[in-house]
Amino acid sequence: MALAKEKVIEEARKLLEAEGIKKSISIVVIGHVDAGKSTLMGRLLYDLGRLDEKTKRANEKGSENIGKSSFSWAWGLDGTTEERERGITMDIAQQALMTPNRLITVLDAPGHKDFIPNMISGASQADCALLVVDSSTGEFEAGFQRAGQTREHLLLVRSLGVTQVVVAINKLDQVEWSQARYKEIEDLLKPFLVQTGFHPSKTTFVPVGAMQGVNLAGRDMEEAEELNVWYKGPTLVDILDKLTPPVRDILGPMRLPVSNVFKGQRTGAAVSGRISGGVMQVGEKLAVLPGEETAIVKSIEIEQDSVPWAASGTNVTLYLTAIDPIHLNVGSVLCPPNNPVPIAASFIAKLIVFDIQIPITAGTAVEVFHHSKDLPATTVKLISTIDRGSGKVIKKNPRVLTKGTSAEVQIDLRNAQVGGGILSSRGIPLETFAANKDMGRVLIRRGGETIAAGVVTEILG
Ligand SMILES: Nc1nc2c(ncn2[C@@H]2O[C@H](COP(=O)(O)OP(=O)(O)OP(=O)(O)O)[C@@H](O)[C@H]2O)c(=O)[nH]1
Repeated sequence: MALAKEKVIEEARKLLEAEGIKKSISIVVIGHVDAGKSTLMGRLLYDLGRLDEKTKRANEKGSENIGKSSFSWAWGLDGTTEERERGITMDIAQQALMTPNRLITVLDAPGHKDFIPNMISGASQADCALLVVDSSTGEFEAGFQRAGQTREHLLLVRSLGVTQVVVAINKLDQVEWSQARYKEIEDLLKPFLVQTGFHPSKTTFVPVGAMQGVNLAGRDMEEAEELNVWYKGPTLVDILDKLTPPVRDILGPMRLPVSNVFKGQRTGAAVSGRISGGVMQVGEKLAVLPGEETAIVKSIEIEQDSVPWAASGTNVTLYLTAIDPIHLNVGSVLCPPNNPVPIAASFIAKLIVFDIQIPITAGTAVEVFHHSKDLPATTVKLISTIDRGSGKVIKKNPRVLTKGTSAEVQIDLRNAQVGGGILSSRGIPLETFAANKDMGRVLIRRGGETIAAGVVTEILG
C-alpha cells in the first residue's frame, strides 16, 4: 500500500532533519589528462574501505601485467564497478564514498578521448567539483595554459551552476613536498577561480599525494613526513565531510532525469538518475517525457537497498512496470502526470562562451546538450551581452559572441527526429534554472565541440 503523499513528504522531512544522518552530495572529478584523478579516487575508495584487498591486489597484478603498474589505483575505478558486472554501459562511472557525515556520489568520467561530453553529464548532476591538478614542474603550467583542460573544466562546471570547488594539488612527492610550489599553484588558481565566478568562501585547496595516499584520508604515515612539517590543515576527507549539501526541494514537483536505462531480462525495465525535486514512492504512476507514456514504479533502490520512497537529491534506480522499455531513454524525464515538465522547443539561455575560434552569430547551427542528449538547434537571436560580475547588460543585440563572453541568447530546436525518433521535433522537457536547477542547465555544442554552457532563463514555447 502506498502512503499518502503528505505522509511521504513528512517522513522525508523528518529523515532529512534527523540528527546524525549523512547528508548526500554529488561531486564531479575534473582536471587535465593524467593529473591523477583516477588514482586519487581509487586510493580514496580503498582508504575509506570501499575497495577490498582482493580487488586491489587483482588490479595491481592486472596493471603490472600490461606494464602500467603506476595505474593500479586507477583500476579501482575503471574496471570493476558493480554496473560493469551487470553488463551495463555507463556514461559516467558512479561510486559512493562514505565520510563520517556525508554520503558522496562521485561522478567520474571514464575514457580519455571523448572526455568532455562525459564530464558534462557528470557536471550537470554535481553539487561540487573536485579539481585535481598535477604540481610537477611544468605539468601544472601545461594543464593551466590555454589548451589545457583545467580552465575549460572549471568554466564548464561553473556555468552549469556548480558553486563549490575543492582543489587537490597532487603529486607533491614529485616536487619534494615543496610548500613554495603549493603556494605558487594556489596563488595562480585563486584569481582565476574568482574570475570564473567561484566565491572564495566556497573554494578549498588541499595538498595531496594520491599515489601514496598522503593527506587523502590521513597523513599519519612515513611518506607524509615532509608535508607534516608545514601543513597542519584538514585532509581531503575532512574537507569533503564539510561540503555544503544541496538544498533539497522536497515540496516541489518530482522530476527524475534519466541518466541510465537498463533493460535486463530478469529485472525488466529500470532507469537510474538523481531525483531533482519532490518525492516519489513505490506504486506511483509517472509520466515519461517527452511522449505520452506512463509507467508504474515497481521498486526503488538506493545504493542497492530497496526503499519505499525517495526524495529530491538522491541517486536512485527505479524498476518500472506497465511500460515497454522502448519508451525509456537516456534524457527522458519522469514526473507526475498531473504536474509535468514543460516541453520546450524555444527558450532563452544565459550562456558563457568558451574558448572558440569562430564566433557565434544569429542563425548559427548548433546542438543543445541537455541531460545526456544532443539535439540540433539554432541560435535564433543574440539578445545581449552581460557583465559576468555584475550581471548588467553590456550591449543589446550584439552581432557576434566571441570567446569568454556572457550573453543571453534565444535558441530554437530544429525540426528533426533524434535518437531513434524518441525525442521528437516538438521539444524536450526543460525548465528554467530558477524553477529547477537540474532541469535548467544546457550546453551548446558545434561539430562535437562544446562552445558554450549556461542556464535557461525563459521558456518561449
Ligand atoms: N608521483 C606521483 N604520481 C602520481 C600521483 N598520482 C597519480 N600519479 C600518476 O600519474 C599518472 C596518471 O594518473 P591517473 O590517475 O591515470 O590520471 P587521470 O587524471 O585519471 O588521467 P586521465 O584519465 O588520463 O585524465 C599515473 O601514472 C599515476 O600513477 C602522485 O601522487 N604522485
